[in-house]
Amino acid sequence: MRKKYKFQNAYGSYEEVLKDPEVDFVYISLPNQLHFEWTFKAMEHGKDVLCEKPIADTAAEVEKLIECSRRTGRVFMEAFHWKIHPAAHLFREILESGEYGRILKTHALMTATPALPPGDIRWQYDLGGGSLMDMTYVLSFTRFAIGADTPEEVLYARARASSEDPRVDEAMDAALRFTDKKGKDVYGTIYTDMKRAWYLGLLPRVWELPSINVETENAEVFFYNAMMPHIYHYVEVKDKRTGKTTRKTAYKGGMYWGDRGEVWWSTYRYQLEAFVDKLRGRKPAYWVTNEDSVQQMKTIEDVYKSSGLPLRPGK
Ligand SMILES: NC(=O)C1=CN([C@@H]2O[C@H](COP(=O)(O)OP(=O)(O)OC[C@H]3O[C@@H](n4cnc5c(N)ncnc54)[C@H](OP(=O)(O)O)[C@@H]3O)[C@@H](O)[C@H]2O)C=CC1
Ligand SMILES: O=C1OC[C@@H](O)[C@H](O)[C@H]1O
Repeated sequence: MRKKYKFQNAYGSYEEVLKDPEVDFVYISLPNQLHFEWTFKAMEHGKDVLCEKPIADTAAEVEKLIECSRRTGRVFMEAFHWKIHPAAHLFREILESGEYGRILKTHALMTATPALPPGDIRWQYDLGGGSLMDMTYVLSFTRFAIGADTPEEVLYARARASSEDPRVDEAMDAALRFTDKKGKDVYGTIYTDMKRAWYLGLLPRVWELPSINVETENAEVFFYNAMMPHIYHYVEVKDKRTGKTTRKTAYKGGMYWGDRGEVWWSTYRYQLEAFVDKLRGRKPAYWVTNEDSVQQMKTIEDVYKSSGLPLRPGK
């Protein structure tokens, strides 16, 4: 394997990676249930960590990671790569410009069509599976758009349970009430589905990319393909007052990256640049804070609790 892929080193276990003094930081892309354990162990071994989403199974686990980070002096970040891309910043700039009034409601969705294959980690409760866990981007889009930490309440959360395991949400449909920075109500609906029905039973909905629509007082703002904007995206603004529709894109630059970046940089490249900047003591253009990860995880918990499904087991 090492020779085939020309890796400098290969290891027999994750422990061995952590014990190698040559390793500065690790990227963790294990099943969700293992994120907490290995992020914790990595920091204990003096490594900084970039870990996939969701960073843990519960908010309490994220709090423990924060405590570990403070004690060890190591950094960890939840890999919400989409937030670090200039397209996300364009979206935010439009919403925060004040030109379209305040946000009234949002709708975010992420679906899998064709369905995720049987046996996939996302179907396994003990590994932190479930559509809301995997497609947690929808809550991330919503919280980012509104600029809110956690919802005031979950108005409803309806899970469609997997036929294999009633604890696993094959799909989740929920409505949440947030308050904006001025204390006004904003309503957010989300939909996740790991087994999305085909259009008219005939066509996989390949066009249904993870996206968010925001209704403000004066406009509808639609961010298409918010999760992987480097492949294709647009931010469309339909002005309710004039009936005019405009579309914008951003593959580089913007309010956080300025002159830095290339149009071909993926969300992952932007993420890595920010991460390495942080490790080298430079100010990252954008950073997913640990506190934000706690709020994100609390929001996931709120939705699960309201749906009647159990929280994922954690470590
Ligand atoms: N940012 C992004 O774009 C993406 C993020 N993700 C995230 O990455 C994580 C992993 O997803 P994905 O790569 O699709 O998962 P896979 O099932 O493809 O890979 C999981 C990996 O974890 C290892 N592993 C260790 N312990 C276990 C265990 N008990 N059961 C199963 N696998 C184990 C597997 O090892 P082995 O090979 O030895 O079996 C494998 O390398 C998830 O948190 C997911 O949310 C996933 C896809 C895209
Ligand atoms: O993070 C992710 O990004 C790509 C998706 O297809 C996947 O299910 C998810 O884990």
